Amino acid sequence: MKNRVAFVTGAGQGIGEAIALRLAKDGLAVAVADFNQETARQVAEKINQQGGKAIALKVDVSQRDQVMDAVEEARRALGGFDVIVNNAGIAPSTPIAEITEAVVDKVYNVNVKGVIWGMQAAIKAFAAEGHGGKIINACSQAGHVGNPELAVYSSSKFAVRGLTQTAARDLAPAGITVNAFCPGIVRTPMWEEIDRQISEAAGKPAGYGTEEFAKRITLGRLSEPEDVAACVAYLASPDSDYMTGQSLLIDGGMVFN
Ligand SMILES: NC(=O)C1=CN([C@@H]2O[C@H](COP(=O)(O)OP(=O)(O)OC[C@H]3O[C@@H](n4cnc5c(N)ncnc54)[C@H](O)[C@@H]3O)[C@@H](O)[C@H]2O)C=CC1
Ligand SMILES: CC(=O)C(C)=O
Repeated sequence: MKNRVAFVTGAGQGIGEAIALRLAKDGLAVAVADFNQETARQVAEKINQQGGKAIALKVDVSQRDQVMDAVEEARRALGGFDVIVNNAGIAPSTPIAEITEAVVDKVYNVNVKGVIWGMQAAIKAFAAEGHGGKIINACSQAGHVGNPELAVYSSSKFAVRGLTQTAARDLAPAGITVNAFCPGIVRTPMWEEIDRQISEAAGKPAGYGTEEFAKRITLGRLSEPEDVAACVAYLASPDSDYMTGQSLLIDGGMVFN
């Protein structure tokens, strides 16, 4: 039987890497897409060495043409198109009084426009294959509650939640479901940098930011990228066929709403 095909952005490290590895383990052929060509290549190589099927693609998700071209290349190279995971994101610290136009543009170009371009590319690819599919967007607990020092990032994730709900309604007639995953603190290079910035701003040693956030986690531990990948694996599987428009909180209870 033909493999289902997934395209994962920001898959060169962190959560995206874990998602790519997990979907490959679940039998999907995976396009490992990242701004960083070298890390994307390494992840694709790991999947192929483990007996899966993967290709690496260099793409800047903020550039619409690059996203459209990369998705089309993946569809042709892997022989189909079933799932897109719009995972790439950036999270610079942005205290309100220090927000610049440049940082707003940078964050929104990746976190918001990147999701819109990914959804558009997926719609085209699903149509070319003559069936619906699954769109999965990276949101965050920060898309449910405003996070201190992260106004631009947090608002971009609120936007992702809105886009996910709206796209779910628009695309249901085409057989496309649209959902998002909303982690809390995940042990990745992104979180390490946020911790460093929070700790530095408070005049405390590295690790302080993590301790402060971790106090609010019901399950009493930070999440690992694999915890998030397990949720995404469900959203990518037929088990979630009746779910759409949802932004699933998987943060172990930092936010309940
Ligand atoms: N780490 C955390 O605590 C949380 C992360 N998230 C979200 O999960 C997603 C993944 O986060 P992490 O793995 O932690 O981040 P990370 O910073 O560790 O990895 C992000 C990956 O995206 C790639 N990337 C960045 N800009 C790109 C662009 N313009 N085009 C293509 N690729 C690009 C990077 O090269 C990197 O490989 C993000 O959307 C983030 O906002 C959500 C909640 C918590
Ligand atoms: C970076 C992020 O989305 C967090 C800490 O929820």
